[in-house]
Amino acid sequence: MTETATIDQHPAWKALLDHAEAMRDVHLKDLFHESDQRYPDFSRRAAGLMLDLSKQRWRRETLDKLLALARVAGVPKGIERLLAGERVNLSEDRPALHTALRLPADAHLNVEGEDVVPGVHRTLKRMAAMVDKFHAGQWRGATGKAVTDVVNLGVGGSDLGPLMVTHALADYRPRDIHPVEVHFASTMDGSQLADYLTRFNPETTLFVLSSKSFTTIDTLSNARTAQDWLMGHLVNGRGDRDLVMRQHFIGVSASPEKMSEWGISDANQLEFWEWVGGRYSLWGAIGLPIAVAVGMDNFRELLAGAHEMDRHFANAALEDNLPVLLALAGIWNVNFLDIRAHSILPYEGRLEFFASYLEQLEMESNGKSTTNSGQTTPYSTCPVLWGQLGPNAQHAFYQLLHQGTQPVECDFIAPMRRYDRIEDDATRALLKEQHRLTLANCFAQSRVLMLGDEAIEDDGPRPNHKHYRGNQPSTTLLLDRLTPSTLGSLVALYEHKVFVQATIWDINPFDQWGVELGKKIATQTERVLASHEGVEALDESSRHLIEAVWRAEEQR
Ligand SMILES: O=P(O)(O)OC[C@H]1O[C@H](O)[C@H](O)[C@@H](O)[C@@H]1O
Repeated sequence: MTETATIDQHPAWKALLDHAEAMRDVHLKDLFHESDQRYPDFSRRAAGLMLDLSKQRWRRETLDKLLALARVAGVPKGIERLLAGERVNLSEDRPALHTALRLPADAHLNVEGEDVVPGVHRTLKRMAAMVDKFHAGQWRGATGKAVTDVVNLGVGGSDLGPLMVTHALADYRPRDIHPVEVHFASTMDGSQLADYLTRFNPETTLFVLSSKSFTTIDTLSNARTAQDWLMGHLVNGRGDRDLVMRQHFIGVSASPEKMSEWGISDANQLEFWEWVGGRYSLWGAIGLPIAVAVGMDNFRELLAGAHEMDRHFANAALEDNLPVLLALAGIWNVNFLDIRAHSILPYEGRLEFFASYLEQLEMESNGKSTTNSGQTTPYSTCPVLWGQLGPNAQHAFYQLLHQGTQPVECDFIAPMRRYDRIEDDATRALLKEQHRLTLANCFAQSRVLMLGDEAIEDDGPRPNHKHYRGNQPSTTLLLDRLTPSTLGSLVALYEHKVFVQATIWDINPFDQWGVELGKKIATQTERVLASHEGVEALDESSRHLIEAVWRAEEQR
């Protein structure tokens, strides 16, 4: 390839286009008739996860061609460079070292002359000390009462990861500790926060200000309201402002200066590094709410599970490498079968926020159209990704999956075992039955998506409106159980999948310049809204919307 040629110019890409043409009329159901080795050919296990890609619309030959593409696109070298801490984030000229956050304490990783592991473990120790204090009932508010509610104020990567994991591991809350509830407020309109402020006791509420940059207006405006609420209730002669700041605020950021400026005391600052991307940051100090909710031991298990996936990613051959295979299935669907929508469907209530989490991880990372050398990508990149708990989605948008006009790729995710720990026999039996029902639905849906009408034998002829075309590809991911460790490997699996796809598409998954312009314009628009000046310079639609708001304000 010449310097400027994009990957679609490579013979490996062209071979896939020809192959896709030959596959165009092949229905998924026929692929299963071609071989009785399809499941062993297309399923792999690693780190407590079982990945079944046999319901993808591909053949062994397809996978071989995709693996060839991965090789010419430099995936093996890319993996090495990522894990070694090289500057893979080109536009910001820095490494992307989320994997360093889950290295064991006795590991070493020299990044530009410095071993980063000791710093990572110093932070984990400081987190552990904070968590111990909460769980012992020794973290006291300004009036001396033990803290009972910890509210994370953050957005994007400083919210979605901790929120998703805290929810997913709700069964792992330690017993016999001073009870501390963890809550999340992200919305800039203050709705979530306002709800907490009406219900919580300021004397026993602590806020964690989570923001890598410590400049995000959403978080800072929530923080200001929270601070004002605390000061209003706690500083009327009964204490002083410094005490409230010390006992009711923790800061987590890559900018200690900004935390100090805001008033976070040094002892309550947890720092992380510029080389940890926001949406990849739940593994370090941004994970503090997780550790408060489930305890430090479980948090360390989460890291260990992710690390196991990192080792698999580093060492497994490409054809057995789960993140690589998952990425290649996505590339095949987007670039060669023209399937540009991807649904994430967990069959496990505790994974309620998993789809939202992946929406940021995948679309903010790979929603790009400029290659690393500055060209416009002549091919599609990240598909539109959305999802919801599978069983609920069955009653909502599955209609489109089965009979709509959009081709969609689906990821079904479920634990094989559930509810083993329920003590009461009768309740356990019933809940296990519910779990079986859920798995049956999960497997039934992927079968119908694949086979269409044929999923039901001897069902007789059907009118068109009852016809299921099938032929929609899906991936099934089974976890042994949903534990801190398997959750860690699941998340790391998707992180690495995103990296592999980015490497093939030759885009940078670690920046997000596309969100900057909106922020700037919002600042200007806020000025117009507040000052009533400059509206005439805006477009007609925006002008009328703003004027409608002003009129509504006048009518109050
Ligand atoms: O952690 P912060 O610096 O507050 O950033 C929070 C979020 O906001 C930004 O706009 C980015 O799009 C996200 O990637 C980031 O996670």
